[in-house]
Amino acid sequence: MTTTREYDCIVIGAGVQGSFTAYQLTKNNKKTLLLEQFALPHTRGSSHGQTRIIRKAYKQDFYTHMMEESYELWAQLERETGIQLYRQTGLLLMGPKNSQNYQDLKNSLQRNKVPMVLLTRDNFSQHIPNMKLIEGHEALVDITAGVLYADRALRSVQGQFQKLGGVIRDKEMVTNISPGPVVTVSTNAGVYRAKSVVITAGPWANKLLTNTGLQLPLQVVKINVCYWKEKVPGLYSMQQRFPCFILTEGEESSEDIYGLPSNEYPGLVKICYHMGSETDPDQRDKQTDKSDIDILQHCIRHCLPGLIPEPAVVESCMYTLTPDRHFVLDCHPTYSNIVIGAGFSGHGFKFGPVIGKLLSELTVGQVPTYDLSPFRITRFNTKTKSAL
Ligand SMILES: Cc1cc2nc3c(=O)[nH]c(=O)nc-3n(C[C@H](O)[C@H](O)[C@H](O)COP(=O)(O)OP(=O)(O)OC[C@H]3O[C@@H](n4cnc5c(N)ncnc54)[C@H](O)[C@@H]3O)c2cc1C
Ligand SMILES: O=C(O)[C@@H]1CCCC=N1
Repeated sequence: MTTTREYDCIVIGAGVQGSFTAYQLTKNNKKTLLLEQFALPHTRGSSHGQTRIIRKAYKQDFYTHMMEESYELWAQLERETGIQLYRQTGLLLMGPKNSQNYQDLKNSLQRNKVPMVLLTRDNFSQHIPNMKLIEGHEALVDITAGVLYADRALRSVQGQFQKLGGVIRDKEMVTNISPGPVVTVSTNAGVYRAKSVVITAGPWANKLLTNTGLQLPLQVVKINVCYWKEKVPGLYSMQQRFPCFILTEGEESSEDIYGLPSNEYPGLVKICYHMGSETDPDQRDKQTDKSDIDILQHCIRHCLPGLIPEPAVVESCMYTLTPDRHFVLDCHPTYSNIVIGAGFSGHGFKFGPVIGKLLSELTVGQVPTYDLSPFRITRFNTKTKSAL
């Protein structure tokens, strides 16, 4: 049997963004190949694990607006597959009363009419038992927020892509991209050609972009994914109506702490620091910095008295950060048939369906549904050199 080598589109990287992009392209009747370096499913990138937070609570209106559609597209995928991907839990948002960051979030929710409840110090424990509000902090709940079942979502979208005729080739690492009117993509197993290529390589984006003469200002950091033991099993579970939460300590989101109700490991609650230390994605396990754990322990001792302040399980994941923490959704500055989705900065999963739609629109030359100026490459001071 001979392998087809000619495609309309090739998507490189089968994380959440590449998988949704490939799915959208096949929906647009494009003959699409999705290439992945590892055997699927894998835990070496940014999209693995069982859960992610979904929320509309953003300071910037453009994210809140994109999330309106993203919720609809998640529900559409649930209907297509008959698989539950989202569970509403609400998102508890806490921050210093006098911080601009917290007030901007609150104002954005009000301005965008996102259903929410403002909590007072007096009724806080009635709404959120087993949690303490820090002195000087305020709290609110974004009601529509909740948990996405991440690994299920990835399986579902990849399955739908294949059902529509899309081809996934895993264990194939892309080793070279030759730009041109027809792009040639070489892997460790073969050579493919396509009219357009989408690069959604997560932490490996810059390694691949080297082939195209472009480097983006991306910083890859390793996140320690910490799980904390409940003193009474189930105390912080969805069944007990414990919500997802974000605790903003200052003006920068890199000081945030976030958590989700116990789910994947019964009796353990996932609580992480929204920053980590720099790493090479191929050397992730050599990055052993655990200074974030001291910060998390301090928070757990003060705010979550029903948890043992010692991590019971620590797993790894990576963020690919841009300087402004906004995504990169754009065509390559020199080769317009190479589309880039990168720099999801630790908050991209919830947007997966809408990112897939936008990258597919850029690929087929349609006018994107949203104003993509916050996501353009020209906002950085990047230099390109010809890859030819
Ligand atoms: C601990 C943690 C918690 C998070 N929490 C949330 C949350 O609550 N809510 C939220 O919305 N977001 C969250 N995020 C962020 C979200 O998960 C990421 O933004 C998203 O998964 C990024 O997806 P991606 O497809 O860009 O990257 P990846 O998932 O890394 O996918 C890139 C893929 O490309 C492949 N690849 C790379 N190079 C090559 C090559 N040369 N050849 C072939 N394949 C290649 C990789 O193997 C990988 O599979 C979290 C992230 C982490 C790490
Ligand atoms: O994107 C999200 O909602 C989560 C929580 C805050 C930090 C990063 N990811």
